[in-house]
Amino acid sequence: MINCEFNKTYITGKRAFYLNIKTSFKHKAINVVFGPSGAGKTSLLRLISGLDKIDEGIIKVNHTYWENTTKKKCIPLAKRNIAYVFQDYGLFPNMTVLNNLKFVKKKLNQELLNDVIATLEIKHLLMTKPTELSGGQKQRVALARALVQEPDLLLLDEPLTAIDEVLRHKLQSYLVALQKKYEFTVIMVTHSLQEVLKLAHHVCVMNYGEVIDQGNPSILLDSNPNNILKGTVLDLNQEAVTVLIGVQQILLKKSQIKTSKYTIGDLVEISLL
Ligand SMILES: Nc1ncnc2c1ncn2[C@@H]1O[C@H](COP(=O)(O)OP(=O)(O)OP(=O)(O)O)[C@@H](O)[C@H]1O
Repeated sequence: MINCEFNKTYITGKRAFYLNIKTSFKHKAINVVFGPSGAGKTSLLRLISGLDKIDEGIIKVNHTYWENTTKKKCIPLAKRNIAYVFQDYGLFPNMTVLNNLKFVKKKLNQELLNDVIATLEIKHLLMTKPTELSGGQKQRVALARALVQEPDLLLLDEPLTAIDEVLRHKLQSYLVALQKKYEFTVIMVTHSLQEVLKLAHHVCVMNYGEVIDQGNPSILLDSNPNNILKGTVLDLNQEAVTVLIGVQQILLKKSQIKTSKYTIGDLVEISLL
């Protein structure tokens, strides 16, 4: 179990963004953080990883405090055994793909390495350097490198976005299978409702710097007044409205739009019921 209970304020110029987090994630499970753009999902991952520091509160992983501001306790990033797949991949540019994979750990689990190479379909790329790869290929290599590290915690920030739809569906299934076989604890950020429903054992719904709901992914479909998200109207006709939530276009019934008056381009409140 990973418990997070903390505050953080980010200041950019005259604007402040407040994160007020109270949530928990499941051990040896795929946890998904879902919510619209700007909700604070990436910031939450950065704070859990230790890349950014919380202002006040705790981050507790199983029975160990990674951070506890009252006890002035902070386990440094290097000692957290985390693998983090960033939106910009973070691969070493002058190493081959194979060396990128081998560099992360002294004693690689050969079975896992072979499994990951086959699963993510990167065998033909092993002698290539990251600069020669497409965005989707880089994303697969970054994911492979994170998996072979056998981290206690795997943090994935939209790891499948640059990958085309057919391969994305395949990789989603592979990720589920690999997680089940090797029992990783994953916290993954996504904009995609489809991804939550396909992958998540546990979901945290974020909006405006807070976790507004959490639990089994079915909460996104249940009758729950907290499941109000914001999105931009892209198109509308007499029965349906197409709304952009994050990068995900969703076709909704008019009854799911909770804002009374709106037109194309407006930000509206949406119920996912
Ligand atoms: N280091 C920082 N300094 C200043 N502001 C920051 C910093 N990191 C994040 N923020 C602010 O936090 C807010 C939330 O950003 P964040 O990237 O966490 O959202 P997100 O939900 O991941 O969005 P997206 O889905 O678009 O990636 C933004 O308004 C951003 O300006």
